[in-house]
This record gives sequence, C-alpha cells and structure tokens, in this order.
Amino acid sequence: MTSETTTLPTSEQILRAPKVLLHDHLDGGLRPATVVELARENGYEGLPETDPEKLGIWFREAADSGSLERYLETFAHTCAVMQTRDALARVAAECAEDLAADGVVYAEVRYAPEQHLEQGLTLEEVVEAVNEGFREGERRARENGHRIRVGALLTAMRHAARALEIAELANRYRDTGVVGFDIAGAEAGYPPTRHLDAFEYLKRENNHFTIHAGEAFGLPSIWQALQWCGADRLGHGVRIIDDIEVADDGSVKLGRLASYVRDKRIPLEMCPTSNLQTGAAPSYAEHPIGLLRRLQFRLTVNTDNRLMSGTNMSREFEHLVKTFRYTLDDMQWFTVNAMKSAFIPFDERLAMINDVIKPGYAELRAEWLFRPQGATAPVNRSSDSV
Ligand SMILES: O=c1[nH]cnc2c1ncn2[C@@H]1O[C@H](CO)[C@@H](O)[C@H]1O
Ligand SMILES: [Zn+2]
Repeated sequence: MTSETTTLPTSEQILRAPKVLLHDHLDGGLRPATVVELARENGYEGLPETDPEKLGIWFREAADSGSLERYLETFAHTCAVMQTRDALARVAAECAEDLAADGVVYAEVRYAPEQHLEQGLTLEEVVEAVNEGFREGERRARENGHRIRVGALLTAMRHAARALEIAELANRYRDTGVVGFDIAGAEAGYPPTRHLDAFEYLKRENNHFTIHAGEAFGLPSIWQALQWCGADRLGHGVRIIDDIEVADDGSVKLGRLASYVRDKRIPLEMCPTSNLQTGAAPSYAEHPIGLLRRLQFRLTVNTDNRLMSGTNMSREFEHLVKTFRYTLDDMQWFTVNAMKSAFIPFDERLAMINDVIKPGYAELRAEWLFRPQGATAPVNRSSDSV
C-alpha cells in the first residue's frame, strides 16, 4: 500500500486539517457563556436560560424544530445581545478565535447589519465594529499559533425591504473587510426576485453575492437565484436533488437546472446538521451531499449556525467521514472547492490553496509513515470491497 490517502482520518487529524468555511452566521455562532454575559451587561431579560450549559442545550433543542421558520425564531435572543459596538466586536473576535482553534484557515462570516440597530447604531458603525472584532480575533488566533483570515458577508433579510441599501453598504466596504452580499431568512413566500434591484446593482459594480436558496423551498427558488438574480453561489442549494433522477439500476439523469449548476461549477454551500434540524434532509446518510459528491458538483461543507446546531467544521466533517467514509483526499477536495469559490481575489485564493491547504493535507497524509511501531495499519477504503 502506498500513502494513497485512503486512510479514514481520525478526529485529531480532522481537527488539524486546514478547513475553509463559506457559510457561517455571526449571530448563529456565539458562545453560550457570551450570550449570558452580554445579556446581563445590557439588561436583556428575555433569555430562556441563564446557565451557559443549559442555554447551549436550549438553542440546540429549540432549533431542532423541523421547520426553518421555527429554527429562525431562536435568533431573536442572539440579535438582542448584539446591539452595541463592544458586543459586536466581542462576538466577532470570539468567532474568529473559535474558528481558528477548529482549524479553519479562511472563513466568510455573514450577518445582517439591519438587525443590530435597536440601540441606535448606524449601519456603518455595525460594519466597523464587526470588522474590528474580526481583526482582533485574527490577531489573538495568531498569538495562539493559528492562522486565519476572515471576510464578512453582509446579509439582507428577505422579508424586509432594505436589500439595496445593504448591497450599497457591502460595496462601500468592499476594500475594508467585506467580501460580498447575501440574503437570508424565511424562504417560502419570499422569492429572491423581490430583491432584484440589489442584485442588479451588485452585478453592475462587479461585486459578489450568494443567495440562500433551495433549503426550505425547492427548484424555483434555485432557478430564480441563478437565472434571474445571477448568484455566484447558492446557500444550501440541497434541493437541487429534486432535479436529479436515480433509476433502480443506479443510473443517474440530471434535469436542465441540475446540469446547469454542475456544468457551470456553481458552488453549493452545504450545511448538513442545519439541514437535519430544519427538515431539509432526513438524516446524514440520506443527505444529498453523498450523491452530489459522487456526481462531482462543486460542493463545500459548512456550519451555518454553530450555536443552534452545536457544531463546528470538525464535527461536520466527522459526521461525513463516519457516514460516507470520506478520506483526507475527500476533505481536501471539499476544502479546495471552498477556497476556489471564495469571494477574495483569484491570486489570493490560489496562494491559500498552494501554500496552506495542499501542504497541510500533505503533512497529515505523510504522518502515518511515522506512526509508532505496532500501531494498527490505517483503514484502507479500497480494500473494503476486496
Ligand atoms: O439556514 C438559514 N436559512 C435562512 N436564514 C438563516 C439561516 N441561518 C440563519 N439565518 C438568518 O440569517 C440572519 C443573519 O445572519 C439570522 O438572523 C437568521 O435570521
Ligand atoms: Zn445560512
């Protein structure tokens, strides 16, 4: 056997492997203890629990509702404690630190500035506080021996009517920490075309955007996001599976939209655990990621909301490794896909792939050669069928 990387990665290797995260909500990733402290400091009395451990469990259980609308109700509590400059900067700094400690080397973290104006901040002050926090978190991570780069995506809420204003904000800060735009919130009843003016504006500015589509609503939402709005990437996009037929003999037929998504290499931001909670997928084993990976769609793995899902990038990969027997090669494939799909300039993406991601995986692959004498041989996926 060669070092052909058919070994199933261990938890420790998954943690150390360089990872790239494109879909993570700032207001969905707070540390439970931070929510409790900020609530106390700001006099917010609406928390359902004040013990951090119990509060973490409450978020996971409340989000585990089987419906996107109910899942989204939990964000009222996190947004309530993110209304001051200090709170926003703290949450952003801790986000960067937590991602770096989880082995994430590049992240695009999104939030909706319009949800942080309740105590008088302006949209600009919100963006500047979050940017400041990300820079501080990157600095602290570096002190702890981790390297991470974090870019912000500004989200507009799809039920509201501020998308153009938020798109303009994203454009204004494009050279200072904001790498793109997104729309989020309840999908059914709020098609992306409601915000066409924002997307057309960003296209005219040669700027980038992703759209939450194909999560709680199916193909029409994906079709609009791509063919009317011109999205560069799809947030979730799992329902593209509805345009793929698998026959009893295992042969696969792609419809026009699924073919378009695959042919044009449209990146899909998969968030497996979140999908299980909102009912977008029934189980890890039945999650469309298995088939879509075999069909070589441009897939990426993401967390969506670390607090509500009790997850992080390593845990998402652990589930996938366990369920689909993914190897380090698969992990590298997802990670390179994500880096290729990031919104930073091409030369910087390439440098991350060549100088950080590939060497990181090569080092992990080489390690089993130097394993202690007597250690068991790595599991070889290709030998399973022999
Ligand atoms: O999976 C999701 N689908 C749609 N909207 C979401 C999802 N996760 C979070 N948000 C929404 O995005 C806002 C800004 O970060 C959050 O406040 C939440 O309402
Ligand atoms: Zn999301």
